[in-house]
Amino acid sequence: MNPPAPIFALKNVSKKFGQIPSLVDINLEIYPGERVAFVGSSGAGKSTLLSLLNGSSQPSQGEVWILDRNIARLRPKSLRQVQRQIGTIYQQLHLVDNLRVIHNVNAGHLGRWSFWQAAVSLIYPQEVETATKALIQVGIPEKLYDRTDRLSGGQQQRVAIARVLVQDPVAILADEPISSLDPERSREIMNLLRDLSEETGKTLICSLHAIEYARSHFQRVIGLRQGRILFDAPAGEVSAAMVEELYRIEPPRRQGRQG
Ligand SMILES: Nc1ncnc2c1ncn2[C@@H]1O[C@H](COP(=O)(O)OP(=O)(O)OP(=O)(O)O)[C@@H](O)[C@H]1O
Repeated sequence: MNPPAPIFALKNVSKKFGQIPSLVDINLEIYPGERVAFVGSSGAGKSTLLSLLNGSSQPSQGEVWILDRNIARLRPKSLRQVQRQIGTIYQQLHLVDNLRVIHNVNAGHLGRWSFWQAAVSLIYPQEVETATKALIQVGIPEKLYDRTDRLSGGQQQRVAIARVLVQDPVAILADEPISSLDPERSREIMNLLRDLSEETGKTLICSLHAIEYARSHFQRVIGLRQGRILFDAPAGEVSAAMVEELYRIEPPRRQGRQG
């Protein structure tokens, strides 16, 4: 039997902002059902890598393949079709605070719905059953008609996850999903993401600062340092020495020669 095709394949990918390199010569394949954590210090390139994987940005060099399509070669309509298969939970969540939860969850349909269907749904909510099911999956079905800004941070994170679930993508990307949560809420959200990925078979890719969750909740950990892959290893093989090297602080460069 042939091995499954990767969902994501990056071939010699670099990304620059102006002259500053954010990612350098990245080669990477991620397969269906994998749970992968990107770790590394601030500015290592984790968010930039996620933005390449969901097609919201293009590499400066190299090729990004998503679901067997080279995204640089896609027309906008085909690119949108590919992007619909990739659900992203952003650090800032991007929820509309003054709308009821159901409308924020239904935003997961927007790639599929016509303008009119979306407009009607704001008055007569559509696909209530699908939204309820997603909220059951994330543990807050009773919040369906609550205003989103009345929810706690952890509950809002759950709404953002429910929105991705109704989108029904093949892969879920989450950028620092627990950065603003307390330790107990962090544990709940990490458990939820892991369990959803296990139950649905969806690929899960998270950028994380919490190395302990990368080890305990993911099968594979990719360490990024200064835009390069320092290691790409099964979670069980990530050693203390690898982590230390990942976060090592470079001594400041000397200005000119001394003495
Ligand atoms: N839109 C942008 N314009 C200019 N520079 C950018 C942009 N996005 C990212 N960068 C730069 O690219 C580098 C990598 O940033 P990135 O946000 O990917 O890192 P990160 O590992 O996600 O960091 P953090 O953990 O703080 O979110 C940084 O030097 C950053 O300043």
